Amino acid sequence: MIEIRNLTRLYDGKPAVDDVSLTVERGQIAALVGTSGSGKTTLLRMINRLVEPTSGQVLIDGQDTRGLAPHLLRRRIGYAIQGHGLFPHRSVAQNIATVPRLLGWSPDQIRDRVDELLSLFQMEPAAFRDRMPHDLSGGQQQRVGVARALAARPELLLMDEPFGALDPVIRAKAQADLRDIQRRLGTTLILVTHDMEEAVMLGDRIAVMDQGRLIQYAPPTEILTAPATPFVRDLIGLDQRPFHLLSLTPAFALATEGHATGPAIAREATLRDALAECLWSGRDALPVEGGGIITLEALRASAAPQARTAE
Ligand SMILES: Nc1ncnc2c1ncn2[C@@H]1O[C@H](COP(=O)(O)OP(=O)(O)OP(=O)(O)O)[C@@H](O)[C@H]1O
Repeated sequence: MIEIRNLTRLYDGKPAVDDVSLTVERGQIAALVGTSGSGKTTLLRMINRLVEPTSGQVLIDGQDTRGLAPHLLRRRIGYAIQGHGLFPHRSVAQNIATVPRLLGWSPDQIRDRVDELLSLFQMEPAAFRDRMPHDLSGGQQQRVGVARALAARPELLLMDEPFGALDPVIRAKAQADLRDIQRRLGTTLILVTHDMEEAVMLGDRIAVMDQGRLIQYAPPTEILTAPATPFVRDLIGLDQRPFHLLSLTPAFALATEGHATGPAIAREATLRDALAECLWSGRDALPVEGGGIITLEALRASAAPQARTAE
């Protein structure tokens, strides 16, 4: 569990981060969102002490990070940034092995871990181990960057706009893979993003920042349906709200008894995908793979839960 208590960082007497407190439970994902310059990166970097706090505390499983040497702290915390930051003259395997080597793992342990992570990220170890970063696509480099951050099984992973440079198709795949891997490994993850869609898709909770202050910290559904301030509402974008809500739920969760014709939608597709399919194919209901149907009426209710409550 990560506890951030009254964390403040001043630059030239002005707060970049202003008295922020929040807790991230073990195995959960917190997504930090906010306008440019709102203090997201500074907050993230205070957690692994790449930036020293002016005041306040960070506790990891109850341990105050001020009592630890910063370089030792950083070996316990994975860190992945936009543009991946791979060492250009080291192979994929050497890049991934960076922290395990610092920690004195044996060559066998390191090789096994590198291969395990490459497989986890769907990169055939024999084909990728010895490649150099410049011989990889942007998406592959990004995956190696995240694999490197996870190599020493950190209890905490910090990510700063990790998918910012990827095109939309690869980005969606990278997000889904990350979610899957994070769930499997049980890693606690704090992620900075500009993209509300990404925050909604990945975050168990979303932290909204403005001018260094934490404005709201809540699960995505609450951020979307009960924004704490007009700033939060504007950040979500009113026109996007129903679609964000629909993208939170998999198709099978809304499946009911009934009959529908035409191609079925995958169980793990989102309700947003289901709505798109209804509109595109002109159907009022879709079969769901494995059983049940989704109706356009149910999709409407899910897209605007407060409208339903108001009735
Ligand atoms: N090293 C520094 N020296 C002086 N001011 C800084 C420094 N680092 C950050 N700041 C200031 O602190 C504020 C918060 O910056 P930060 O990078 O944390 O914001 P951000 O929300 O991550 O922004 P972005 O989304 O644009 O990356 C900004 O006003 C920035 O100019």
